[in-house]
Amino acid sequence: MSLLSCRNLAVTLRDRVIFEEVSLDLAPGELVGLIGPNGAGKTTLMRAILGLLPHGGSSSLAALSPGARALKAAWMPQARDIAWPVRVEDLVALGRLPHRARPAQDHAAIEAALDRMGLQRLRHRRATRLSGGEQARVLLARALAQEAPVLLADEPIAGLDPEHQIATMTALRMLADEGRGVILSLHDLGLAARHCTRLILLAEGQLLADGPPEEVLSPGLVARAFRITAYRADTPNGPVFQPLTTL
Ligand SMILES: Nc1ncnc2c1ncn2[C@@H]1O[C@H](COP(=O)(O)OP(=O)(O)OP(=O)(O)O)[C@@H](O)[C@H]1O
Repeated sequence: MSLLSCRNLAVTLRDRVIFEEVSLDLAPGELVGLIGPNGAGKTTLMRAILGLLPHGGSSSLAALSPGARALKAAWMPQARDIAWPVRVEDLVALGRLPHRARPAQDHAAIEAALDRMGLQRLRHRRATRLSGGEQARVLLARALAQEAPVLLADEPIAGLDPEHQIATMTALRMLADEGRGVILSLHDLGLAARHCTRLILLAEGQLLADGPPEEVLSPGLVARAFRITAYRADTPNGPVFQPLTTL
């Protein structure tokens, strides 16, 4: 079963080809890390998958009506704008909008999202008065409350402290283990290696690699895409990947 299917996706912005011929599927149980250097097109690819910008090729999500898409996929964008001083719990509750008010399920989903992101202590605070990292966790909780089978998150762990980076990756992996499909972009290759079930490497305007983390983070691909060397090891505590030097 596929939760999402894209064929030959291509995006051109201001006459510049950002990427082309990107085909991918997402299955239940997958936590897919979308990696690539700055400007590779990770945000653009996720927006194209969601049908949020003009593209060539096809995406099964983009083909849905807005209402059907909101039930199928949740989206946490990179920009963390919180416009109004609403309470954390009210902002998280906005994730329930596509479900059109089913109070019992709404309550359970909001509580589960607050629990997963460790936000119970902050639930009555005004979201605009939280730190940047706290706001990121609130916005991810809003996406989790949507309880969609697919979650796309653009750099959800950027700016989080180490505890909350690990906790967030663990929560996303748990979502996948429960049968949802998650795609997140991230720059921390160490966390990508440890937590993701699969990595997609976007570079040079194409999908350069797609597979298990140990394959995608090979010395050759890492040198080609990121122009770095790295230390890799399998340890009793799981895989370790540490970028070392620039080339
Ligand atoms: N509206 C736009 N018009 C023209 N070019 C754009 C537009 N939006 C993005 N781009 C360009 O598209 C390319 C890909 O941008 P994108 O934000 O998708 O990259 P990214 O891989 O997410 O980068 P980062 O890791 O820095 O967040 C960049 O070169 C960017 O300058």
